[in-house]
Amino acid sequence: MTSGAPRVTPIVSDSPGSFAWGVWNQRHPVLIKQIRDAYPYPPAAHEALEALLAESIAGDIQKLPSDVHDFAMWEQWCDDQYGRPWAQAPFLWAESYFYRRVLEAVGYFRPGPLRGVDTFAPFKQAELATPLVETELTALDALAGLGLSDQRHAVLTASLWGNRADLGFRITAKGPDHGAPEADLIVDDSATAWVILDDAPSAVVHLVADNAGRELLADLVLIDHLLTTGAAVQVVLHVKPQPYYVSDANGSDVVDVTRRIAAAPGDAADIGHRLWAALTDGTLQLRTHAFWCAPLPFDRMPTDLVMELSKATLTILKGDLNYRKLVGDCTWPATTPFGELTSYFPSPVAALRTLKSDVAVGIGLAELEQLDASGAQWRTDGTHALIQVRK
Ligand SMILES: O=P(O)(O)OC[C@H]1O[C@](O)(CO)[C@@H](O)[C@@H]1O
Repeated sequence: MTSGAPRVTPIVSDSPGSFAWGVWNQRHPVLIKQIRDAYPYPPAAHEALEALLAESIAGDIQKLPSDVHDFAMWEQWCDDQYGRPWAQAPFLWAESYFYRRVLEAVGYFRPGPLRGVDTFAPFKQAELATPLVETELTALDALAGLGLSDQRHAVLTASLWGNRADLGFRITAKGPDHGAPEADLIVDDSATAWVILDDAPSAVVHLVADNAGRELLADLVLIDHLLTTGAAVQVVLHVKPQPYYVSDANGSDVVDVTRRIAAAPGDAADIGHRLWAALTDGTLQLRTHAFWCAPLPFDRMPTDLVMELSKATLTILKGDLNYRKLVGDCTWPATTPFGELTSYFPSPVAALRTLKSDVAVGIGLAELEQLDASGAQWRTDGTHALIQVRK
C-alpha cells in the first residue's frame, strides 16, 4: 500500500474491551443461560451449549457434523474460517455461524419432540405480551387523523426505532428500550425514499425484516400504510428461514404479530385485518431464503436473490445486522459515502437502522466530530439512528 489512507479491514473480536469482544465475553454467557432456561432440554443439549460457549470464547472454530442438511452450504460459506480462533474470524462471519451452532446444540434440525421449535420463541412471546405493545397498538388510533406527510413520518420512524427493541441487544443495553428522549437521527434521507416511491407508477417494495415482536409490529404498520395509501401496489416481506440472532423474525412471527394487531381494539384491528387479507391475496407476499442467515455480506448474494430484488422499486433493509451486511462489516471511516458502498445492490435501497455495532458510514465530518467529542458510545448503545437511502 502506497497511500497514507487507513487500511480498511473486517471487524474481528480479539481486542478486549471492544464492542465485538463484549458480545462474546459478556453477552453470550447470559444468552446461553437464557436459552438453557427457555425449554426443558435434555442433558446433551445443555452440555453442547456450554461446550459451544467455551469454544467460542477461547477455542478454535469447529465444523458442523457432516450429516447436517446444510453441511455443503456451510462448506461454501466457510471462507476458510474453520480451525481458526473464533476471536480472529470476522465478527460478522463468526456471529452467524455461532447462531447456526446454537441450533445444532439444541437439536433444532434433529428428529425429536423439539424439532423445529423456535429456540427463541419464549423471548419473542414475552415481548409481545408487554404492556408497551398495548400502548403502541392504542396509539395507532391517532394515525388516521394525521395528514399524509405526518403519517409517513410516524410510520417510518416507528419502524426505525422499533429496531431498538431487539432482544439480543437488550441483554447488555443500559438505556430505555422505547421513546428514548436522547435518541438522535444522525442521517435522515427519508424524503428520498418517498420520492422514489411517488415517482414510480406501480411501486413494489421489498422489506427485509429484522426482529420479531415490536419491531415487526411497526414494520407491518408501515407496510399497511404503503399499501393503503397506494405508495406501493405490492410489498414483499423477507424473513429468516430459521431462528437467528435471538429475535429475528420468521414466518410464524409474522402470523403471530398480525394476529396480535388484529386482536387489538380500535384502528389496530382494521390494520391487522387488512394485513391478513393482503397476505392472503398476495398483495403482501412473504418470502424467505437461506442466504438471509448466511455469514456473508450482501455483495455475495446468490443470483436468484439478486434477480428477485432487482425487481424492487425500493428495498428497505431493517436493522443493524442487515446494515453491516449491506455496507460490509469493516473498519470504514464513518465519512465513507453510503452510495459508494451500496452501488452494487440490485435495487434502490433504504437502510433503517439504530446503531448497535461499530460500523457507520455516510456521516458528515462535522457531525462525526461532534459525536466523537460527546464521549457517548453513539455507535453501539442504540441511542442513535440512520435512515440512509441510495437511489
Ligand atoms: O437486530 P439487529 O438490529 O440486527 O441487531 C443485532 C445486532 O446485535 C448484535 O448481534 C450484537 O452483536 C450485533 O452484532 C448486531 O448487529
